Amino acid sequence: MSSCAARSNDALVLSSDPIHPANLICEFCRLFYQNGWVTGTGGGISIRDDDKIYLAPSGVQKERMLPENIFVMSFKTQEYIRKPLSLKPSACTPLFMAAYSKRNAGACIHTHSQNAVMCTLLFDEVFEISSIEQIKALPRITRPGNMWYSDKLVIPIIENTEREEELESSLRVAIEKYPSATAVLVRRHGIYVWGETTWKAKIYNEAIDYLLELAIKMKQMGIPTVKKV
Ligand SMILES: CSCCC(=O)C(=O)COP(=O)(O)O
Ligand SMILES: [Zn+2]
Repeated sequence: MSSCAARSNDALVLSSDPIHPANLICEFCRLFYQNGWVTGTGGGISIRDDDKIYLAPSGVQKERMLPENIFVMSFKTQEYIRKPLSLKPSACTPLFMAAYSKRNAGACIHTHSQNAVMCTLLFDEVFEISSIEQIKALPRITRPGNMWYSDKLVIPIIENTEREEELESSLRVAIEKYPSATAVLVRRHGIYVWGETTWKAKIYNEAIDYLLELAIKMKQMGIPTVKKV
């Protein structure tokens, strides 16, 4: 598609359907902003609908985004089929693409949650927690169904880089090394969380952030995050 046609493809993002991906991205970013997850332009969310990948613009106040600001890329050709004028696509795009291609995700969320950042300072190679009821909201990935209360949740931690795009290779390595993970933490930066659908990605992100916050409090109290059986 010519860049001129890509610019004017408004029908791809303008819809009265509240669960259209372009509308959901804007709604979720407002919700995430209230939780302190995407403040100061950091973080965001991408949604995949079959061949269409919906992406937010880079460096904008994510809570003020409008559907007309959303980029659309073809998953097959990796070319933009909608490019808003005078905006750049999110720098997280290669990382979102890794979740789509390596895990067949339906959506991927990136937050700068302080709980995520703190946990990367308190844990070394991986974040671990077990025997907490909220773990049951998370999937097993390598087997059908969700985790049990007493299962151990393990989230790999990768090192931060100067530019968001440069995280792609280590994120891909972590996804391969930890096939049961539905998230990757980035040291001193935040977290990427994905799921088979937009709703599952949202639930996983909420459950994981709850567990990250709890783990910080447990560490402060000297309580081990993994219970001895
Ligand atoms: C203060 S935000 C720095 C860039 C970043 O980490 C991020 O998640 C935002 O990237 P985007 O290109 O989507 O604005
Ligand atoms: Zn970031």
